[in-house]
Amino acid sequence: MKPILEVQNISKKFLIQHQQLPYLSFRDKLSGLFSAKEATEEFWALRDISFDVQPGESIGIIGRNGAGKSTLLKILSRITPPTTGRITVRGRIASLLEVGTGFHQELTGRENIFMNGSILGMKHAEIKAKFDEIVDFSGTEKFLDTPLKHYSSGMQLRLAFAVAAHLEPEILIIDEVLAVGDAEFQKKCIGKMETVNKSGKTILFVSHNMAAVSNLCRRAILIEKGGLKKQGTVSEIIHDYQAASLGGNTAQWTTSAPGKSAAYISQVALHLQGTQPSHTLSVKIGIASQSRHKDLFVAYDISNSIGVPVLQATPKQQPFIKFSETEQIIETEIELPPLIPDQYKVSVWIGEHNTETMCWEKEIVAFEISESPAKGRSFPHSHSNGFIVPNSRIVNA
Ligand SMILES: Nc1ncnc2c1ncn2[C@@H]1O[C@H](COP(=O)(O)OP(=O)(O)OP(=O)(O)O)[C@@H](O)[C@H]1O
Repeated sequence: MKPILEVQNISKKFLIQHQQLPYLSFRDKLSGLFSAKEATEEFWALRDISFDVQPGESIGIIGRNGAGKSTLLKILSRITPPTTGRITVRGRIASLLEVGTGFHQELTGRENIFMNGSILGMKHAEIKAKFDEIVDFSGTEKFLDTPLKHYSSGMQLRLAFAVAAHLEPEILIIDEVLAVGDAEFQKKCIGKMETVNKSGKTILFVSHNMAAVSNLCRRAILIEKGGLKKQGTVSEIIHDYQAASLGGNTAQWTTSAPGKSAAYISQVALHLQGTQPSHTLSVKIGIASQSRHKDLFVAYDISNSIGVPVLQATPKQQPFIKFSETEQIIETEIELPPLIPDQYKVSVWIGEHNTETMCWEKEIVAFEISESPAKGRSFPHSHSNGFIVPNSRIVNA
């Protein structure tokens, strides 16, 4: 099968203007004898990016701020041309980049739905058939005949996502924008993207929320300083990204799932200390919420590289915290048993009164055990069964 998207040696150069201002007195300025000199600097936001996307794949594009992810998506969506390189697209693309892109502020929600559909190459009747579903998903029914300029950014996002996801593009390109929506809508969007992907459509997804990327995507591409650092399975690329972020077994990033009522995790930091067989994992999470909660509980699930649950850590204090501020940091130390070498992923559950789930972020951060706890003993770890190698001794020798 031919790739639905072929990206060949894409580079993008921007020209950045700098003003070189000599020191000018007020009189100099008035006399106009001297003026600021303009210097132009070339900046390569992307360099020599090549990859193929097969029909039906869902690909995560990850990288630090300023790595070039949005520029790449803009080029793929034909919003901006590459400086050099070639793209071959074999399907209709719908993209959701910065909120508002592709929407007309003076037109109403209804008019924008039809305009976007026709830009996607759909007939009026086709758009009409999807119209109710779009309106229903976006929850903007009341404002359908209001010009878009009066919508909040969250409402614009809802409508834009609904249009992009329901108008049956062959390729759906989504940038970080989902962060604008509340937690409930984000979940709904991820669910919709999964459905779109399952129906055979291709998805390219940029996000800093690793839990969302690993839930949705099988494959990922790591962009670093404008170059394609690596492509591979989503778990492999997330692991590399984390390792590159802070080095070694420390990982940290800010998640982007601000919710209105439920709590969300605003930041995660993880550090692995000690040597085999006694490692301690320190996990620091920031919990943010716009409403007051008390008696919060937290639990950490640790699974291995293929997603098999290995451990659950439930710190003891009860009630756990009385939550009254907008953001609270919780630090937990987990004494790990002697685990076999692998890459482990940590999921975080936060609940109120120990029963109601407030937040459940899957595989939000990862760490790696590289040394075998069975070192010096007879079995190499590759022959071991199970995940834990407990201390054991022969007592009658
Ligand atoms: N129009 C432009 N003119 C000049 N420089 C630009 C322009 N657009 C983007 N850049 C630069 O190109 C680089 C890549 O930007 P881009 O927005 O693609 O990064 P990103 O990986 O999407 O970052 P983030 O995760 O913060 O959204 C940045 O250094 C940015 O400042």
